[in-house]
Amino acid sequence: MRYGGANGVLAVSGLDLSVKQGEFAAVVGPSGCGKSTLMRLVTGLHIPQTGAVDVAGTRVTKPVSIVGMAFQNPTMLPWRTTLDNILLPLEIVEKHRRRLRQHKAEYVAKAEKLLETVGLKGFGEKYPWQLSGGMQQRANLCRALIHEPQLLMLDEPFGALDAFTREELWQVIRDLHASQDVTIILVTHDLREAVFLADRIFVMSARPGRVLHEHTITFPRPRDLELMYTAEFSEKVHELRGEIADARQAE
Ligand SMILES: Nc1ncnc2c1ncn2[C@@H]1O[C@H](COP(=O)(O)OP(=O)(O)OP(=O)(O)O)[C@@H](O)[C@H]1O
Repeated sequence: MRYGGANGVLAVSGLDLSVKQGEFAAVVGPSGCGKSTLMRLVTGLHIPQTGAVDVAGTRVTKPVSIVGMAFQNPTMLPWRTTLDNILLPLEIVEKHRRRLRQHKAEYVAKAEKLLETVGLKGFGEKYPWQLSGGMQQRANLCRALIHEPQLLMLDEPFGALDAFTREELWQVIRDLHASQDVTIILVTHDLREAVFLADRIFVMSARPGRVLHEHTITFPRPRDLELMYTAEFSEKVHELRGEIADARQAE
């Protein structure tokens, strides 16, 4: 995938990976290696000049509607309540719009259930600016999940949060993954986050990005935060760190 025409930036090249249905995959790598580009390719926001992307057995040729997305900065509309922000994707996608009009109460109940799942029960009527950063990110996850996506793409969703809030949200994501039957691809710089959450971790090279290493993470689920203080966990994080340091050197 090259940006800006034939002489533009080659962001990723020879990038080959596949994620199984229901799996939790994490993608890590040096800064600027093309992790966000990978996300845009999978969601159909960019179409590669060469190669192909398949999601749920279908070739990606346009933005994919079975995908939910959450990014680092939750872009909530300040004039809408949290609940109305969560319902927003349903108003945008034509096929949901009609159903939303006819079955509004059903969708509101679903949004409220999701809010409860992420620990925000009763906050639906608050405006985003009345919520803390961590709470906004929780609501953002609800918005990404409201249309029951088969695939959830998370691009550095916790990067802007303090360490404690981040750990809380790791548990929220862990539980969502266990309960929602959704495939997740998480892009992150945080190696502990990747090892705590993922079933498989892909390590990318420096730009143009491709997959250098693949790790299967076998810690049993449900995983507890205490896992992060075990020698096995530290060893895995250390190993990943070494691989990324080598990839940066090779730049
Ligand atoms: N729209 C664009 N036009 C031109 N170049 C771009 C564009 N988007 C990204 N790039 C370039 O492509 C490369 C990969 O960018 P990308 O954002 O995918 O990397 P990343 O791994 O997500 O970065 P980071 O780790 O810093 O978040 C970078 O060199 C970047 O400058």
